[in-house]
Amino acid sequence: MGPGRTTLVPPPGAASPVRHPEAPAPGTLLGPHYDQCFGCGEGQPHGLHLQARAGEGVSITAEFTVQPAHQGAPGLAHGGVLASALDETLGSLNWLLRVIAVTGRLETDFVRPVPVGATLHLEARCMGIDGRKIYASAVGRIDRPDGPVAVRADAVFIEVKLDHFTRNGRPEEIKAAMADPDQIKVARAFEVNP
Ligand SMILES: CCCCC/C=C\C/C=C\C/C=C\C/C=C\CCCC(=O)SCCNC(=O)CCNC(=O)[C@H](O)C(C)(C)COP(=O)(O)OP(=O)(O)OC[C@H]1O[C@@H](n2cnc3c(N)ncnc32)[C@H](O)[C@@H]1OP(=O)(O)O
Repeated sequence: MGPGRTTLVPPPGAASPVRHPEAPAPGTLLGPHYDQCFGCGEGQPHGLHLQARAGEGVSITAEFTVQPAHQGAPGLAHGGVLASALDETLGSLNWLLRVIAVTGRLETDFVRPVPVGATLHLEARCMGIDGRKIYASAVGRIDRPDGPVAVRADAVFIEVKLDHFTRNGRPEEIKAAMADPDQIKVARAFEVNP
């Protein structure tokens, strides 16, 4: 049993998630965490351009409209793209916890096919925290916040420091990111202020 087989349910004794006192107010559009991000980057022509908003407590809502570039079968979204949209929405919980965490494990249920042109209304919630492990779940509904459920996911994110990116990313993109004042602002927001 490696870490990949870890349960996706918070263990007994996991802490309840706490919204950071400086988290963006409910309803705030979060904006991209990285301009070139496949999930949310505005400068990423191949991306999902997913827009996430802070919800109540430690929750996020997000929308993503399936484009022709996202097809798996004729007129239908690719499952990996839908998993990406769930991953991005879950990852956006970072903003409310003010913790940097990367996806360790993501399990997706595909419940209904999602046509091109449909807007997926996503909602993610943090379910518990155990040390560096952040447990979270998400759901995506078709065309309306109360529309039919198309996808669900359960995930474990693992807390990392900022140097996870600077140590592992390709140097040219890291250099460009560190020269971008907007990116520095995002990184600052996540610096640990004890
Ligand atoms: C200058 C540029 C700055 C740019 C960024 C700035 C700020 C960004 C901040 C926020 C962003 C906001 C929103 C983000 C939105 C969406 C992002 C989408 C998210 C992604 O798309 S992100 C990409 C995919 N993701 C990866 O690329 C991870 C690759 N991977 C690794 O980098 C390592 O694998 C790592 C770090 C995960 C762990 O490595 P490690 O050595 O640090 O930790 P270790 O192994 O000690 O585990 C510690 C405890 O976690 C448990 N654990 C470990 N791995 C597990 C697993 N897979 N499943 C379940 N549990 C697991 C262990 O069981 C142990 O648990 P226990 O403590 O109980 O024993």
